[in-house]
Amino acid sequence: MSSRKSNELEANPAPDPQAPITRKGFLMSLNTGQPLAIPDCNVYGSCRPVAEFEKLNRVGEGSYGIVYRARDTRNNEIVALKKVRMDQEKDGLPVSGLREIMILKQCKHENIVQLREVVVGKSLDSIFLVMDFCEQDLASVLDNMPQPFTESEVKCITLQVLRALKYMHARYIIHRDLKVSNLLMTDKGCIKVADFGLARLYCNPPKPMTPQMVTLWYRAPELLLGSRTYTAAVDMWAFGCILGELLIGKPLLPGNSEIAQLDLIIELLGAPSKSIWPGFTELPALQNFTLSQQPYNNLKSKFQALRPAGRGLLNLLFIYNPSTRATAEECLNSKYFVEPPQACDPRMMPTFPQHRNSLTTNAQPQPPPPAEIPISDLLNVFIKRQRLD
Ligand SMILES: Nc1ncnc2c1ncn2[C@@H]1O[C@H](COP(=O)(O)OP(=O)(O)OP(=O)(O)O)[C@@H](O)[C@H]1O
Repeated sequence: MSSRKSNELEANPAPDPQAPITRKGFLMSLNTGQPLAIPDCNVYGSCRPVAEFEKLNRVGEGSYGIVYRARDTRNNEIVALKKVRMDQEKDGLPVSGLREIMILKQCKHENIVQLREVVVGKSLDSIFLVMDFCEQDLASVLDNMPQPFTESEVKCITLQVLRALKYMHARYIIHRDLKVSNLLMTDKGCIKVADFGLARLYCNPPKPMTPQMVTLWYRAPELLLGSRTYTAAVDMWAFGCILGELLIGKPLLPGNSEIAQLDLIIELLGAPSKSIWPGFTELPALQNFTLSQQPYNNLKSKFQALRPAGRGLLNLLFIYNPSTRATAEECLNSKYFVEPPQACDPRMMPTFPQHRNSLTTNAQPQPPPPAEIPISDLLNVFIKRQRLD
């Protein structure tokens, strides 16, 4: 049971439908920098209050928000409710929350978690993302499995992730935080890429972006070496780490510092050089590290049971030079997915929902119809105040 303090959903008083609601004190005027008074609810459109959702249980907590399993009292549907963390913010939504909302609004794909709507807490100082609920994430599935996935299960998962990546990359969206805990799975074995808090749009040719992205174990060498002009290839490296992790049932490159991460990469793949990675010697952070000169590619001994097509795919994903690393589309056409064993039917995927969904119901009185504020108005004000990188 969570404390009342953390329980925004329970703490929200039901709004009085008769009262003209003027919500003040959070949005800031772009002209004056003063808090912006929000006009009466009927002037604005469609953001529902979070009080309309009944919290069932907490399913996850990450660096940027707490995620609840909740019931939408309007239609009884079970949804995921992600509370955007506001701790450090003095004047508006945190950039991660904004990015997640803006990018998820653009994505409609079976293998990307769907943002249904954004709802607000009682004084607009808390924002919640309402998403389709997925019964589990791959990190907890992996933690609870007695043995690694079979190869046909791995293919089933990775094909779905690749379809999501192909869709995102075609729209110039880089996820920048792909890892097993950000891959959700429904009870029908459908994989959904989640957590777009670090995602952003990129352009061609790439413009500078911050290199301190992506959880260390999944971080591409160009990021570890400080490149600021990276591309969707960083997601493909992370995807390679995920493929390896699914095959061996444990993290492939679990470094505990940037140099340890680079060492593990070199131990597995051999040292990079100017000849295989043009521009490598100019990477900004290279001078901070003394890289091992281990010359051998050890993928074959690490993945002994894997046939050549599988190893070939991993090798393409672990190409040091980001501009020649495999794209999602190229991976989808890989022989690996054609040769047996074929990908299994998603409905045959193993599931362990009991690990996350201990049902603690907190039935709340049904709230009256919501005060409505459209997401576009919230965003317009916030967006202009935020530096997006
Ligand atoms: N739509 C969803 N359905 C079910 N569970 C979810 C959903 N979205 C997120 N979760 C759970 O909540 C956890 C944290 O969510 P998320 O990764 O979006 O938060 P975060 O704060 O951005 O995390 P991180 O620290 O990884 O950046 C996930 O690992 C997952 O277990």
